[in-house]
Amino acid sequence: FASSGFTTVLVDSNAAATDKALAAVAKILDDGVRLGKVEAEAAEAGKARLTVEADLAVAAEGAALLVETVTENLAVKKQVVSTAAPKMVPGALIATNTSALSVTEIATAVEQPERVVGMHFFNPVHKMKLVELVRGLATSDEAVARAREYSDALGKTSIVVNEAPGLTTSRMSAMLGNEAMWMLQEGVATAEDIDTALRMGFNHPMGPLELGDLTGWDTRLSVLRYLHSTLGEKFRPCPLIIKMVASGRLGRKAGAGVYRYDEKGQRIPGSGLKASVL
Ligand SMILES: NC(=O)c1ccc[n+]([C@@H]2O[C@H](COP(=O)([O-])OP(=O)(O)OC[C@H]3O[C@@H](n4cnc5c(N)ncnc54)[C@H](O)[C@@H]3O)[C@@H](O)[C@H]2O)c1
Repeated sequence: FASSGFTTVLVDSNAAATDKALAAVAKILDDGVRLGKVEAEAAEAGKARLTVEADLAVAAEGAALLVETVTENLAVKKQVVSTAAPKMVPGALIATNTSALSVTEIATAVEQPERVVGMHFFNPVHKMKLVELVRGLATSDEAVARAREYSDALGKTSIVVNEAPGLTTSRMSAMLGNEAMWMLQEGVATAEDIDTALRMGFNHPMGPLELGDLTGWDTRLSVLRYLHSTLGEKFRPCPLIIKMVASGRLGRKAGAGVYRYDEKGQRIPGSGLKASVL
């Protein structure tokens, strides 16, 4: 937001988090200058538009937009939007970056639920072009249109999703990752070849198994369990994922997932799980 011309205030209950965020944003802009992608002057102007405020009620005073991106917990999110909403300009837009919680439920915490909309960004945010705009039961057409204008101003491409488990992206990604694990479990192909199939055949930047190692199979499993409980049988988690999580093979962060990684975090060639050892 700051590098797109908006006066932006970061709020976090943990001061270390905002310090880290400011440093991360500065590094992204400085790297942009070094790579010739950002003008030095624009980078400095972007940094100058970004400030920190510890008190949410103070930061929200007179604001036109809130992008709530606190911990994925309904009670915490409701508390944050209900604190900010009364301080903002009349008719201000309240957006939530939630990946899986209900926009409809979050909206119940404010007086005008029609101005609450989901704006689901993707990591790393400065590179990823997509924003899923999520329409809750009460969300007005105007709120969706305004969220789209903000997305456009950030140079993003937005899509509109009616609130549904996993939206479009997490639902599709969960299905792909689960199916890849079924294929691995059945011995259809090696882990390396399943990943190569998706990278070379579909131009995916990463295969579903290496992506699962990056995301963490514990996270993957909890998403699948949620989708299974809400959308039904087609999302039943593959037993191999359950086995891997139970044995601590969570992915890169654990040094081993479908693949094994050395102390530097580099994948060990040929280390993909073999059907013969499943
Ligand atoms: N991590 C991702 O890749 C990703 C991608 C898209 C969307 N999201 C969504 O973004 C949100 C945040 O995700 P995350 O991974 O950064 O979570 P996180 O739990 O790692 O970080 C959330 C931050 O919120 C702060 N916080 C908690 N309670 C607060 C409060 N009451 N007031 C102010 N700050 C508070 C915490 O100090 C922390 O810095 C979630 O809703 C998540 O679903 C995350």
